[in-house]
Amino acid sequence: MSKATTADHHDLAADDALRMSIRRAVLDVRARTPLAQSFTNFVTINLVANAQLAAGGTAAMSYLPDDVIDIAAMCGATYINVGTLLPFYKDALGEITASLHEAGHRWVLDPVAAGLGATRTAILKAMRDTPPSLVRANASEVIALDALWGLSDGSDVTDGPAGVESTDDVDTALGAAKRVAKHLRAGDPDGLGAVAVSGETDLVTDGERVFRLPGGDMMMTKITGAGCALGGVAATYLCVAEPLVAALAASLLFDRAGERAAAESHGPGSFQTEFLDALWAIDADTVSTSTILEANR
Ligand SMILES: Nc1ncnc2c1ncn2[C@@H]1O[C@H](COP(=O)(O)OP(=O)(O)O)[C@@H](O)[C@H]1O
Ligand SMILES: Cc1ncsc1CCOP(=O)(O)O
Ligand SMILES: [Mg+2]
Repeated sequence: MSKATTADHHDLAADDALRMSIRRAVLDVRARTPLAQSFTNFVTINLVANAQLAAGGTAAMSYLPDDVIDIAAMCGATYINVGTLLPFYKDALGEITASLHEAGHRWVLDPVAAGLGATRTAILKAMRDTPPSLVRANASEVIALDALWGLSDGSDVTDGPAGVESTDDVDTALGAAKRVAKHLRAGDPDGLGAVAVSGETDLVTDGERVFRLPGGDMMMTKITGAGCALGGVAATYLCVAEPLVAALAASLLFDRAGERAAAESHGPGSFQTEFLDALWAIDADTVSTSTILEANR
């Protein structure tokens, strides 16, 4: 549980509109099989696609700007993940994100290893003024993105990037997450946006409201790609729901699936298999009745 006590939070009421929207999103994805395309790293690309299918969506993985831009015209959302970089990424991602933003096409960013290396920093900086509507990242990545986009007030103390894993806990990223979410909303066609910070207790915010989602399992950190796949599934939900709902639905689905997989598995190999089965099996009621602790305002 995060450092914030439950005295500072309330669990969303059973009939809260947000819970109903989360349930609707899970049902709609299972019913409509929406396409969210992905420009993502080649370490975890297969798990991203399989997680999107297990959640009820469908997948298309692409890298060439004209192909990504063409597909954007016929898919519900786009996922961009900067985990592995290739020489053409600088030009390709600048062209793609400018085109998506211009078209008002919602996209999700997973800024994997944000702050690590000059090339990744340049690529992420270039996204500042054509931002996504949803950022999914771990705490260190959110803090780094906040700083390299020039939003930070310098108050967040961080251990700095340490590769793809976080060295900061989620609560340390609260200020950064709220500032990034407000920045995303300023760039969204409908003024909507959200940041999903993953960790032992996930944090999701639209810049105003702050939600903490206890649960999941530490075994999710022992397979590569759980975070990447969470970003991909968030894009799947973004096809049918606004960014805050998509961020909550994906984070809650993953937490429930991680718990179920941990109970059924005996190591990372069987965990990943059980995790995909759980993403497939977990129903809308299980997701929407999860504990959702909202920070009192
Ligand atoms: N210690 C933990 N306990 C429970 N769930 C966790 C823990 N750490 C991460 N998770 C879950 O694992 C998934 C991946 O999160 P994370 O490992 O933070 O992403 P990344 O791989 O991008 O760093 C998320 O669904 C998150 O909620
Ligand atoms: C190991 C690695 N290296 C570049 S991308 C990647 C996968 C990161 O996946 P996740 O952020 O989901 O742990
Ligand atoms: Mg990651």
